Amino acid sequence: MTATTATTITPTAARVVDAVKVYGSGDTVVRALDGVSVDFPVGRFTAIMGPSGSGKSTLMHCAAGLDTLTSGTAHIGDTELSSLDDRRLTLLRRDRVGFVFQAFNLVPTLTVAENITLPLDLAGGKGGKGDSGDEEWLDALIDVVGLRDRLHHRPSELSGGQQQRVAVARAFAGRPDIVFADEPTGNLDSRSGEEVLGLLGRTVRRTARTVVMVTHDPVAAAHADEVVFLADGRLVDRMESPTADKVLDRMKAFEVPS
Ligand SMILES: Nc1ncnc2c1ncn2[C@@H]1O[C@H](COP(=O)(O)OP(=O)(O)OP(=O)(O)O)[C@@H](O)[C@H]1O
Repeated sequence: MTATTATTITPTAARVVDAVKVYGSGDTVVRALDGVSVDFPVGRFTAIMGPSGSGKSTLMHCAAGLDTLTSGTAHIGDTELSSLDDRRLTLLRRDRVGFVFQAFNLVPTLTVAENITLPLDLAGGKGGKGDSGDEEWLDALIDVVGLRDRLHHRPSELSGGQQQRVAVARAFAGRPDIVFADEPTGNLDSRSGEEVLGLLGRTVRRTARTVVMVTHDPVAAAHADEVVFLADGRLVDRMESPTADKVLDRMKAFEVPS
């Protein structure tokens, strides 16, 4: 059906609607997501917070097309992920989504520059990208992440914070619609963590990209434009312009024994 409506829709980089994810069966069944609807607007940095086991990673994995929902829908831009076969889903993840994980996942034998451009090199001539437009983008990105003087080093010659900055640059290299970051500062000391978080925020602001970050850390969440809170697989709150204290207070409410 192609009926048009007059409704103006705020552009979203990704969203899930009525998302349910059930693991296991019988006595061991877990409803990791229990009817979550949330959108991640274009050009925003959103943090997902909640107690351990509340469904943060599951939400991120399903929103990013790394895992499938039991029911409900997940969308990247206007593309509904369950409508794609495996090949098209792989291409969508490669061309439109970037990832930053807790472990930096850099290739040790490649230089910083080679690690950053790896997704583009793997994609080869993927149509519209991989051309000179990328040169300017990559050049700007290298400045944003502050790695110009390290481009020919190997990952082992860098600090943890620098390695994660390379991973951030790599995630943005293909100009994805959205970057998902899963505990990106989990392996870093607080100073390096601050650098990487500042970098994520700057990249969102300077390049109008979208970032969704799962974190346990209220200080990390305070770098986001908005925090969404999960509890028991449900979306229970959203907070604009978070501060670490406000996020911590909100998290404390989850600790009250039921
Ligand atoms: N592959 C799986 N098989 C079975 N249960 C799973 C699986 N993955 C997650 N779960 C369960 O789903 C629930 C939500 O898990 P999830 O990892 O999304 O939570 P989380 O909020 O990211 O937790 P944490 O903060 O501890 O990483 C938990 O009860 C978890 O045990």
